[in-house]
This record gives sequence, C-alpha cells and structure tokens, in this order.
Amino acid sequence: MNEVPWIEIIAGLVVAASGGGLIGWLRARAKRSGEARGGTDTLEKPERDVADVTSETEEAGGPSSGTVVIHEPGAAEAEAEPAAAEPAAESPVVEKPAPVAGRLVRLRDRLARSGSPLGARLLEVLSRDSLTEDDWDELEEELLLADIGAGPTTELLDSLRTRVRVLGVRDPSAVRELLREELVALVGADMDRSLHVEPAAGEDGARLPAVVLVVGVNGTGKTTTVGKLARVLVAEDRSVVLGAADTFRAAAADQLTTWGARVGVETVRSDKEGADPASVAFDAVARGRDDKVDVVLVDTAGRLQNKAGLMDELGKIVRVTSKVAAPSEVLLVLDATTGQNGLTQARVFAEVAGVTGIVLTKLDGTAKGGIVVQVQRELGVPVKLVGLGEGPDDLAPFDAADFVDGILG
Ligand SMILES: Nc1nc2c(ncn2[C@@H]2O[C@H](COP(=O)(O)OP(=O)(O)OP(=O)(O)O)[C@@H](O)[C@H]2O)c(=O)[nH]1
Repeated sequence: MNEVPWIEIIAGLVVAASGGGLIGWLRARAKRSGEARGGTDTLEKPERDVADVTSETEEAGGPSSGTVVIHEPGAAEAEAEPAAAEPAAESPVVEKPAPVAGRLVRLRDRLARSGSPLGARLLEVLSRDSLTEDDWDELEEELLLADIGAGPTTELLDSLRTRVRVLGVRDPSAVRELLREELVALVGADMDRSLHVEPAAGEDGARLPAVVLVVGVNGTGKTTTVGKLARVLVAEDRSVVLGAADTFRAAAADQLTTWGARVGVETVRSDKEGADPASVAFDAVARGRDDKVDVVLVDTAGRLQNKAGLMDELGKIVRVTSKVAAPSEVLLVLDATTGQNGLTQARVFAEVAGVTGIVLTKLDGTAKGGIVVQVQRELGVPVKLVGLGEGPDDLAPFDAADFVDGILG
C-alpha cells in the first residue's frame, strides 16, 4: 500500500468538510495514484441490477452506473494479442492513420475488381453510333440493375436524352461529360456532407465533446466503421473516446477496444454481457467530457427484433447521453451489397433514431454504386462516408464528383 502524505490527508479532510465528500477525495486520490503508476484505469462500481442502474442514471443525469471498465490503449493491446504481447514495461506502438484526403480515389480500383463498373457499361451504350429506343431501354436497365431506383433513373434518362438531342452530341468524350454532369447532379453535388464533430459549450460554458452515435442492422459494419472513423478523426488531430454500447455481442467490445488501442484511443465498455447500452453510452460521454476530448464515438447494437424495442433502446441512449451532451451526429451504417433489403431495414432506423448521415459500407464489394442515390432519396439524408474495404483506413469521406469519376472509370 502507498504511504499517504499527511499534508494530503489534511487537505482531504478539508475538502470533505467543505462538501466535496471524503469518498470523492479518496476516489480522486486512488485515480491519481493509478495514473501515476501507469496501470489500467479500471473504475469498479458496485454491481447492481441493470434496471436500477439505468433509471438512476436517467433520473439523476448524474454519475454513471453499472460496472464500466475503461480500457486504456496499452491494456487493450495486451489483451487482444496475448501471444504476441511485448514485455509489460514497453509502451504500445501507436499507429499513424493514413491521411484522409484523396481516399475516395481508391474507389475506381475497388469497383474494377468487383465487376464491370456501372459507368463503363453506360458509356459503352452511349458511344454507339445512333442511339435507338433499344439503346435507351438498355441504359434504363443498367441503371435499374445498379440500384439507382426507378424515379432517379427516369429523371436521368429524360434529361440526358434531351441534352444529347438538343446539343447534337455524338463525340464519345462529350457524351461522357454529359453523363458525368447528370450523375453528379443526381448524387447531389451541393449536399452538406460534413461531419459535425466540433466540441460545443454547455450551459455553464464547460467544453462538451461532440457525440456521434453509430446505428444500423448487425453485420453491416458498425463496429468496423467506428474503428475506422476513430482513425479518420485521429488523422485530423482530434482526440477521441470510444463507447462500446453494443453490449449484445461481447466480442464487439473487444473488437472496438483493439481498434482504439491501435491509434491510442480509449474505449469505455462494460464487463457485463448484456449490460444496459444507455448506461455504457452515458459513461463514455461523461468520460469524454471529463477528459475534455473532442469526439465520443458510440457503437450500438443492431440486433433488435422489432421497431418498438429499437425505438426504446436508441431513444434511451439519446436521452441519457443528452444529459451530458446531445448527439451531434447519428450515423446510419448500411451495407451497399444488400440493396433493396438493406433499405427496408434502414427506413426503420431512420424513423426512430433521427439519422443525420449515412455510412455506406462494402462499396468495394458491389458494382452497384447506384445505391448511393436511392438511399439518399429514400431516407432524405446525405451519404457522408463510404467503406471501401476491410483495411483500417478504408473509410473515405464521400464526395459526389469523386464518386462519379470513380464509377465512370
Ligand atoms: N469489404 C468490406 N468489408 C467491410 C467493410 N466494412 C466492414 N466490413 C466487414 O464487415 C464485417 C462485419 O463488420 P462489423 O463491424 O463486425 O459489423 P457490425 O455491424 O458491427 O456487426 P454486429 O456487431 O454484429 O452488429 C467484417 O468482416 C468487416 O471487416 C467495407 O467497407 N468493405
């Protein structure tokens, strides 16, 4: 046991007497001493019933509840890779994420690998000598097969037809340019796709972190996206805390901890499987506030059987975290390879969670880039990020013109 300096005991008693509370002082001291030792910062809270914990958190808006373990990067790495673990004394190697600008350029290569890109097929038809009705039908079919959706397909073809006729364009490069302009307009060149991740000032003037909730059906790539997004933010010199509120799948918290550890980012998680997600989310946001970080990214579970359950869980996460800082972004993760099916599920999430942006994952696994257009139309929110592969830096900010250049090849 450490020796307690007398001066600190006297100071502690003074704090206790002045209303700070002895327990608070002891906790603060224990925390400081843990930090000084450089050990894992584990906040053990008394085990209580999850329902008690949550209602208390909600009512009080005060200190967090449940057993929440904060995994500091070094500890997480040692856990994730026991066989390859370095001697404990060595500090973990923190990776430097790749720069964010220009990542979407990789799309062209990725799409080329997943089949003939939409743009190439369209251009093949458009470069025929004289365009017959059959050719226009073929274009329509290609666009529909690419998941652009019926309405946008008709719009694009009507406009393109008129311009080709009026301008009398036959030169393939001029036709390509017209098609490019039409596609960029359809994808939405002037939508606000910026991520709102600026810290804000609370009512008392205190600095509050931006809170980003990541929601969506399981298996779409939520946890991976949170990990990749943490790297994007770190690459932009922002400080980040992760919240593992997907308490349904135990491995999700481990997965997230490993992602965070690789770039020196802490993960707040529960050591109880099936713990209350709202409680973990609250703790993560409170930790972000206390540590004055810029952004708290919260991973959530998607395995909910019905709309009422989903509404309850996500609604509660939003309510509870808002007691510290309201989410500035709710990102819906969608798997681009699931097409229409994914959209049906996405609509439910969009209805219940107040989605502010879409992350379209696995765009590298489909030649159907048209889903971007349909998703935005159906849900009325912009695609802000796209997943281009399983690599740690395969997440790119979305840009309409770069995207169209990618699919036109
Ligand atoms: N090719 C490709 N694979 C991806 C992309 N994003 C995620 N994945 C893969 O998709 C799989 C599922 O990802 P997770 O992040 O575990 O999905 P989740 O939505 O968190 O799943 P649950 O935790 O079960 O809800 C993993 O194998 C990821 O590597 C992407 O952009 N491209």
